[in-house]
Amino acid sequence: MEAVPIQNESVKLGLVGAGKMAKSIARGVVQSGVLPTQRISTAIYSNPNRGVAFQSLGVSLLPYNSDLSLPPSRDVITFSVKPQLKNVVLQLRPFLSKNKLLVSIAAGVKLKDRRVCDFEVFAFVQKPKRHGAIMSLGGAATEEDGELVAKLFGSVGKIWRAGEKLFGAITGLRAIEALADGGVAAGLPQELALGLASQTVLGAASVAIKSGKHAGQLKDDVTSPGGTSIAGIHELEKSGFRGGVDEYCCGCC
Ligand SMILES: NC(=O)C1=CN([C@@H]2O[C@H](COP(=O)(O)OP(=O)(O)OC[C@H]3O[C@@H](n4cnc5c(N)ncnc54)[C@H](OP(=O)(O)O)[C@@H]3O)[C@@H](O)[C@H]2O)C=CC1
Repeated sequence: MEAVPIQNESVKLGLVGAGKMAKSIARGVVQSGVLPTQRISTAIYSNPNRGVAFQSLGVSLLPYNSDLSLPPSRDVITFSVKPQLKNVVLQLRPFLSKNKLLVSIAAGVKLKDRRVCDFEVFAFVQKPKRHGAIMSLGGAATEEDGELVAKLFGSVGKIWRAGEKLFGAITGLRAIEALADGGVAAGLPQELALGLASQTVLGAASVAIKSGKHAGQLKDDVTSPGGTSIAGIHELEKSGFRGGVDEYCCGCC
């Protein structure tokens, strides 16, 4: 999505949890010009060193997380805390007025916990710069809310709307790591193994996207009878790769 500055001055971004994810979101929003730095703020929880990166971006550092929710503006409050998302949200609830739009990026939080937190919007940001993000709207969120969050997160990486059930599937994308580990086990240096694994997955994905063919068809296109590709696939099937990946993705949902 092309970064479009949000002109409405009442829209502000508050980041609860000033860690790595918050930094990445703040940097994306600032660098794309979607929001000026005066309209982005965060608060330090316990480690004052966390503030340095935000200060260098020009993002406001407030004394307490509850301060993020005070001004009567249309704030988007993003929770990027670790751990105990639910407790943090419940603690802040008394300070959050109705016009706050709550966004969660917490990984591995069960659906029932998200519901207890009563998020208007769920956003799931998986390594946004590299893989993009998917987001899902909670029950109380409007289409307008969704567009606002898409504008903000779209400045960090490509963003898609998807059912919440699919969030776990993104977490399941560990194929590159597994491929790289296999390369290292076969004797490749770590860096080379990771580079080759990344390019292999990138290449396969771009062929799948560009061709529009079903993955099974693409596999048939590259396997010749008695060849090494089908021998490799045979080994994967013997080890239960397909079922394992399937189980892993479902387990994350
Ligand atoms: N959706 C995705 O794609 C991804 C999501 N995540 C999720 O994002 C969240 C943050 O991850 P990440 O940025 O890597 O983690 P970090 O450890 O870098 O940052 C966590 C932040 O939370 C703060 N914090 C801890 N406890 C509390 C609390 N009780 N109240 C307020 N703030 C608190 C920490 O403050 P301090 O250090 O001062 O104690 C720190 O600033 C996690 O929930 C993680 O699962 C992470 C990666 C990808």
